[in-house]
Amino acid sequence: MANDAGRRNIWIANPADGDTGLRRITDHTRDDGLLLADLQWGLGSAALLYVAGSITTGGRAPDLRGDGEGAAPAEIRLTVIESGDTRTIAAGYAPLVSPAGHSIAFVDAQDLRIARIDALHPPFTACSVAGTISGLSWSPRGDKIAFASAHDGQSRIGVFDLAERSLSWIDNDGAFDIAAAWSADGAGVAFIRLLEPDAETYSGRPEGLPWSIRTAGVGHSASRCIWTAYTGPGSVFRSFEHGPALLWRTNGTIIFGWERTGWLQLHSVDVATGAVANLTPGQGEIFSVASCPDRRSLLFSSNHGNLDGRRLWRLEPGKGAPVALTNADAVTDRPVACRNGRVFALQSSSANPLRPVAIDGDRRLRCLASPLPRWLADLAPPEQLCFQARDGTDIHAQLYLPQGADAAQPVPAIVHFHGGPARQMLGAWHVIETYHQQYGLNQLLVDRGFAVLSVNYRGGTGYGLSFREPADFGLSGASEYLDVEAAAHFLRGRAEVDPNRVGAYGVSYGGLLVSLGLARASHLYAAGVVCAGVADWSALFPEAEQDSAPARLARSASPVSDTASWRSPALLIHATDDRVVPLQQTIDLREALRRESDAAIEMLLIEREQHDLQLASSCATLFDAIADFFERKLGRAIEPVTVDRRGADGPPLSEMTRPQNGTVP
Ligand SMILES: CSCC[C@H](NC=O)C(=O)N[C@@H](CO)C(=O)O
Repeated sequence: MANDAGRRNIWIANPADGDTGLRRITDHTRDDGLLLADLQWGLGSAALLYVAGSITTGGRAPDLRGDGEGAAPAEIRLTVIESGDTRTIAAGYAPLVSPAGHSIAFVDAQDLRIARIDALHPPFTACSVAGTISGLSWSPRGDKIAFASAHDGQSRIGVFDLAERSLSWIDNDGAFDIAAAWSADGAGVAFIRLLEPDAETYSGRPEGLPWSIRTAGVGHSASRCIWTAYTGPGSVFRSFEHGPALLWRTNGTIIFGWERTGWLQLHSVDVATGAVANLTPGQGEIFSVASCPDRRSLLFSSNHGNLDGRRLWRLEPGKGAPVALTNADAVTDRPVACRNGRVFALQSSSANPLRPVAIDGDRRLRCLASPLPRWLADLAPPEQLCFQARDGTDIHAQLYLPQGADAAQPVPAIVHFHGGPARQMLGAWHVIETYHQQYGLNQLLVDRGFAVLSVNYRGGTGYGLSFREPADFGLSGASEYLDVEAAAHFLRGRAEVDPNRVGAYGVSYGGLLVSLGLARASHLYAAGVVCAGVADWSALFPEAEQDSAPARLARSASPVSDTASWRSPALLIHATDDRVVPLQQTIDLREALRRESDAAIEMLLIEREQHDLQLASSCATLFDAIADFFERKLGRAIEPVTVDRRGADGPPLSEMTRPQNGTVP
């Protein structure tokens, strides 16, 4: 799937189709926010199945273009490759093609649905459940489907029998059971049991009630525990960024990810004996996992050997160490294995955007995408570096310098903070669309003459458990502010950078960090752009708990508690239909600044857009607004800001500039 200026389409790479072997098989010609997902082969390899549209699960569909049509609700489509004919199979999402390839199981609200791909029979509802359905898994013979249903703070594993048209449940004892996986012979189901919900806490959770792996015989509601995590590191379950949580192998072992060593690494447990082995020891963590069709070997991406990279490996447990399929200098991720042993993946570099590659049995790698425009080769190559926060934490970052930047001509600089926070920016185009966009924006800013420092602050992935789950983090104390401070000090120490012209921008969790920097250290940050940022963590607490100690701590860790010392100009941006970080966060921040600060604040509302911008035109608005703001605020030498926390009477607040396509709240 490729997004070309908002036109998302499906392409097929087939060397028989001519030199590039690329053919577009869908015909979406508008920047209309139509999302595509869950691409799978169907009818052998004669057709492709995918989800088109937005999953709204009961809410209203986004109305991105304001034409009242609303974004298309998610539906499952089938496109015949030869003819390009496309038909809608049914409304729904999360399709999974059966092992024989003629049926799909999928979800529609709280229904598990089944459809024949050859449309010989209309779709039918296998069962309706009270909970949210996830993790569909076909039995190897395609006669049963296992899934998780989460409801009322619990989750349990259901097994639907297609022949009997009956649904049975595996006892969950009030726990949170997820990630069903079948044995190779279809006689058993394995699953993960959590003793507390797998929810993002935004406060660091280095350990908890130990999770476990259990198995149940088909037709039996009882299950048995085959492995339990130790207390301490690894006691909290951590999923991979991409791929199944459990892989039950033909040799009677189950492969899973565990952080016992402080790194998310592949382990195997023997179902019969409970014996456990670490398959990927050493410094590094796993990001994507994919099973090979033989159900013996598997593919994975990790940053072993280069914590700031992504490499592809093949592993056959019991047959020696993992074999590297790609080299360390490119970024390769999201592997897929084919029956003929060929491997496909996505690869990018600092110049080349994400593209599909084929890796043959002899590890020869071929790019499957069209040749790229030559100007991409001129993009600024990153300098991968590390600096320390004042508590001694090592912070990895990429520094991009514009041509000509040197001590004789120091340039303005911008710090970029990613979102998540459990993410990792790399010195290349990113595999996640939001960060692919932000990498592009960083290169645009370098092209406009700014140095850019993209910071992998604590709370992010790639650098181990203790880095991702630090003490006093987020709403429990904002320890990540130490990295905000350190980033500015690092840049101010670089001869190529003008220390009085350091700015920052960030989206979502990254927006929170920018606000912390501007509120607490306007003497370090001369300007900032806060996009869809959190401003007041205490809003996450119900009214009745607003005076509780945790809520008070959350508020003290929030930017709104330090707006009196916010001096530097800022641009606040928010999508008006943001369903992840409410627009109210930015409105409340604006009000607090209006009351307590004399900083010049501008606002831009991006009408009808979502948290992660879906229209290319919205991205262009965002990019232009950010680049324009920094050129206006940092493009010229400015006097340094003194640290004055008394909130001196300053000039009247600048009027909010009329946003390009938004309204002033
Ligand atoms: C309460 S902060 C929420 C931030 C949000 N996290 C998860 O959805 C976030 O950063 N979202 C994107 C960035 O747009 C992400 O990377 O997950």
